[in-house]
Amino acid sequence: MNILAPVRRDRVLAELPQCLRKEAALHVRKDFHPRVICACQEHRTGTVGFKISKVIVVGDLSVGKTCLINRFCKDTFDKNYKATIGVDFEMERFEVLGIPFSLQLWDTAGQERFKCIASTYYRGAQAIIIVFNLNDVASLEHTKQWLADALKENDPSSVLLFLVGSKKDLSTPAQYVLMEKDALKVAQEMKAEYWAVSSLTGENVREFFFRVAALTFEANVLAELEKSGARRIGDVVRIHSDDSNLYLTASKKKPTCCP
Ligand SMILES: Nc1nc2c(ncn2[C@@H]2O[C@H](COP(=O)(O)OP(=O)(O)OP(=O)(O)O)[C@@H](O)[C@H]2O)c(=O)[nH]1
Ligand SMILES: [Mg+2]
Repeated sequence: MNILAPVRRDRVLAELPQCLRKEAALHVRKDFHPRVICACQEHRTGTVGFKISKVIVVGDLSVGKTCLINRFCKDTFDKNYKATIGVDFEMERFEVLGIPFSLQLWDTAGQERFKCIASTYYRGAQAIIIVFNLNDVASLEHTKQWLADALKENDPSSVLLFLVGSKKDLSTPAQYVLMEKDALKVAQEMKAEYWAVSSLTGENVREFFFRVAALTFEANVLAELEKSGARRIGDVVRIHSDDSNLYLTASKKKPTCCP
């Protein structure tokens, strides 16, 4: 018996949400990986339907991490700054391709004096969201350090990275274009998917979190399939062999000896 209440109707994903910019995307496929679609139809997703995936949100103080999470989870926006002390978290339930899937969003403190507490919660993340302020170039430069710190506690080869520019409502179109150029470069260097959002207006917030949920789900199912079936002769899962995967094909090509 399912004792959980049904997932909210606006958290149901039947299709793969698309990336914002093809130049800095984790992959550019139009749909979920065919193996994932097939596994979901046959309910062969292993523990994925029961698992809670951890996502950590890091970045400089006051870039808007808490507001971003609150806009998505509670549809609220607070114009007054209240620093996060240590960490906070929100749980968000989705249904992806008919399978229940939950994201635990860890909102960490950007203030230096709380960083020590916050970093103890970095471990075990499936996705890392690095936020910077689109109107503050220093916050973009600092994203590399935030990433380095977060990766110390996680496996860089399996974690999904997202670079998110916040407060888009405060940039003029011309300012935005300039900042986006730099941000795309940083995203490509760190192999992260780039997004630009505004928590004040809500622009791209829902689209962004749906993309995070979808890609985290997809990666989890592929990992489960690899664990359970990849070793069977004639049923080898080629997770990294898709040409539409920008970063993996660009720099992490598998040796040709792999079947
Ligand atoms: N105009 C505008 N202001 C924003 C936006 N997002 C956040 N802010 C404001 O920026 C300030 C900081 O936002 P927070 O979300 O608290 O920042 P934070 O990154 O969580 O900060 P720490 O918890 O200290 O790390 C607040 O005054 C927000 O109202 C946005 O999209 N647009
Ligand atoms: Mg905060």
